[in-house]
Order: sequence, then C-alpha cells, then structure tokens
Amino acid sequence: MTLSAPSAPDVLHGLTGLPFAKGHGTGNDFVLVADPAGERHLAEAEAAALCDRHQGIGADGLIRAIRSSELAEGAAVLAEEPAAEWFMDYRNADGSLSEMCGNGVRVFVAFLIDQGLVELAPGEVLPIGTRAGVKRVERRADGFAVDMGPWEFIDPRRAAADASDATVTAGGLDVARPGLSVSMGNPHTVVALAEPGELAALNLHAAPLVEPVPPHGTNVEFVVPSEPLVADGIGRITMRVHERGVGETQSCGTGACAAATAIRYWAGDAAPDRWDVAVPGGRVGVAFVPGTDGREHVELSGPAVIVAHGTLG
Ligand SMILES: N[C@@H](CCC[C@H](N)C(=O)O)C(=O)O
Repeated sequence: MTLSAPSAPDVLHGLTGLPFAKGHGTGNDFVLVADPAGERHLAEAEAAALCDRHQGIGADGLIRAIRSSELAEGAAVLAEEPAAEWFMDYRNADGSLSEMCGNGVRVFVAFLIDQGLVELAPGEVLPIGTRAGVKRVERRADGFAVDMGPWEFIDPRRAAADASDATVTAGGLDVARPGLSVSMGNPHTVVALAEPGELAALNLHAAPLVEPVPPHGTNVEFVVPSEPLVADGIGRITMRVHERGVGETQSCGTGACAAATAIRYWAGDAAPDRWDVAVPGGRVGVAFVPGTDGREHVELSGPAVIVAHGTLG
C-alpha cells in the first residue's frame, strides 16, 4: 500500500476557523496568524498549504505572532532582552523554518499594531524575538526601520582572501559567476552582474546552483550596480532574488542587506554607508550604522502593509 501526503485542501480543512491576515513589504508577502498563548502550533505541512498560491491563501511565508514566553526558542530571546515580549515564528512557503526575515519583521510589527497587541508611535522602538536573536524595530512615518545586527561572512577566511567564496550558475547566465556568502542571521550568496540586461535575462524558476553551498543552504541575490554607483552620497543597486524555501520573490529584506554589504565590500573604502536597493516589488533602504555593542550594524528600512483579514472556511 502506498501512502501519499495529504493534499493542501485536506490540510487546510483541519485549519477551518483560523483567523489570519495577509500583508506584504515591497511585494514580499505573508500570511499572518496571531497566537499569543501558543495554542496553535502550525506544522510544516500546514504552513506550506496556507502559502500555496493555487490551493491555499498564497504567500512567500507564514508568520505566527506568539509571546516569547510561550515557545522554546523564546527563552534565549528573553535572556538577551526581557522586553522582547513578541516572537516572530517564521516559516518559508515550503514550510521550512528560517532564522530571520527582514521584510517579514516589519510586517510582523504592523500586524501586532493592527491586532491591538502593541501600541507604537512613530519614533518608538519595539524589540522582537526571532531565531536570529532580538531585532529592534523603529516605527517611522513611512514604515519601519530594523536594526538587523552585524553582518558576517559565512566563511570569513575564504571571503577575506579571495573577495568571493563561491561560484553561482543560474538560468540565463552564460558562465558561472563568483559569489560572496554573507550571513544576516540567515544565509545569502551575492552575485554582481554587469548590466540591467543580464539581470532581466535571468531565469530564476529553478534554484541557482551555488558551489560550495553554505551549510544550511542559501538565498541567492543577483545585483546590478547603478551607473554611477553612488549618487547624492547614496549607493544604488538593483536586485533580483531566489529565496531558499520559496523561489523567486518580489523582494527580500535580509537579501537587500546582504547585497548592499557585498557590493560595499567589493567597492572598497570609499563606498558609502547608505544604500538604496531597488527590487521588483519596490525599494528598501540599507544603512551601516554603529551599534550599541561597538560593532557595525545593518539597518533595513521600508514599508509594511496589511492588506486583508480573513477566516479559513
Ligand atoms: N524574504 C525574507 C527572507 C525569508 C527567509 C529566507 N527565504 C530564508 O530561508 O532564509 C526577507 O525579507 O528577509
């Protein structure tokens, strides 16, 4: 006898009555569920069914809002920052867990406000628990800015020596290109392309091949520097991304941070600290700022929108 996995409609049937919201940050879209007391664990198959664009609600990821005190990973968060009451429990569209989502954490805070779970005036900061530690999110007039913490090379020895640590092959690229793997709490591999035509010609239906692939897989960003690279003191780049656990998306916040980090590193000492990153779904800002821990931190800014509320029926 062969057993097959339950279909998305079967899985969703088990979630009947679940209230949800739909939101996005520059087109990177999420299903959001409020579960303050941790009473509704959403398993991998349930996340994948909710995110299914044909038989579910459809999204790049699922975000559950849960109190940090109510899940195992929250203990480390509360030890780091006792005020981090809320935890962003994030899953990719295929149901896999990710450590961090830069667009998602802005939309998460917009959702907490929308649900009346927090109040946050412009200029105020809310610490949020994630699997990549505590992220401080400031409400701004036009969205949110997130202190993403320090960036790191995934393989510091190779990157420092070679300025690249991987080769990347993708549909539409004539030959493999050098890539640089950067951690923003989650893994990224950044590839610079020469001009917009190369970016437009990419076929990202299939995952790019990264060699060697970082230990936990990777998101891959293809980036074209603007001509000139710097205008009005701001570095300007255009990016497309293939996300681990999702596919091509309209935007990736941690990816934009990794892309600005790699291009700034390659550009050398004269490169600016502020970057404008154009993605298919809009634009986000990336800034390199001094952190309170004495290290350089990456700040991501951009919009967050809640577009709909519903109940699974
Ligand atoms: N779109 C997100 C990143 C989501 C997680 C990613 N797919 C991974 O698996 O690391 C962002 O805005 O950062």
